[in-house]
Amino acid sequence: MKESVLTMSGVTKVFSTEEMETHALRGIDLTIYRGDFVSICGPSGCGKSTLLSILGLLDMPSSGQYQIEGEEVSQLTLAQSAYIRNEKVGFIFQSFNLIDELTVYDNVALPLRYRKEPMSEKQIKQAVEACLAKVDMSHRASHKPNQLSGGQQQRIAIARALVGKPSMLLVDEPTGNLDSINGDAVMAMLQQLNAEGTTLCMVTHDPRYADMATRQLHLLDGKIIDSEEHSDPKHAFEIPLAQ
Ligand SMILES: Nc1ncnc2c1ncn2[C@@H]1O[C@H](COP(=O)(O)OP(=O)(O)OP(=O)(O)O)[C@@H](O)[C@H]1O
Repeated sequence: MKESVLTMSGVTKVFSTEEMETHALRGIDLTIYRGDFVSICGPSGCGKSTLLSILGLLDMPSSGQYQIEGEEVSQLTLAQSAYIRNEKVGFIFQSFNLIDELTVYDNVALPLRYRKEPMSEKQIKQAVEACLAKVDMSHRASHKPNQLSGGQQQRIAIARALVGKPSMLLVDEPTGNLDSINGDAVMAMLQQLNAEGTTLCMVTHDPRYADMATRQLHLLDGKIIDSEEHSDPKHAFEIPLAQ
């Protein structure tokens, strides 16, 4: 039987200012199962980023239920949500969000240094080295992010997202700042991670990349209007990566 990683029911999000209320999400019902690769598409302003922020506990719903691995997370304090986010969610952003002052190694190690249960430097080293090897960037461990190409920086961001062994990866326009060759290489890597069992949820404007998911959600005006399963998703091109 499929095991759910997260379940949302009736999730809404209203942004209120003195002048107006914006109903960004209008009742989202969504279950993501372990091993899914879900893509979220839809026109500008339909609520994709808002949904991803709530999925990743960067923001809280206005109403509705949200459970991650059976635990209700729709009413947490900031400290509780930060703790669960660090343990269970890996993020990959369009703009990489690496820290320029830190080496590649320390960028990837960062989520582990914020663990509630402290890890030894030896455990951290093992985990960081395994993730850098996975994205083929071991030889760049002592570089700074600004010494790397965009495609290489996104691979470091993938290593950082993976290092804490999260329950899911949330991916926001991962190829938005990359040319098509590097974009295809990053998508090939994400598809490979999914083939190895990683659960992924990705926002994209690019229909070619949305087609690489096993389930495509279409959002319009804060609602899921369509959900398509793809038993045989399109495959990313296998491209030799920049070293
Ligand atoms: N902090 C905020 N305060 C007020 N309104 C907001 C806020 N964040 C988002 N919105 C509004 O909520 C709606 C959904 O925004 P959201 O950023 O989720 O859309 P999106 O689908 O990700 O758009 P895009 O593809 O352009 O990034 C929009 O109308 C937006 O203006």
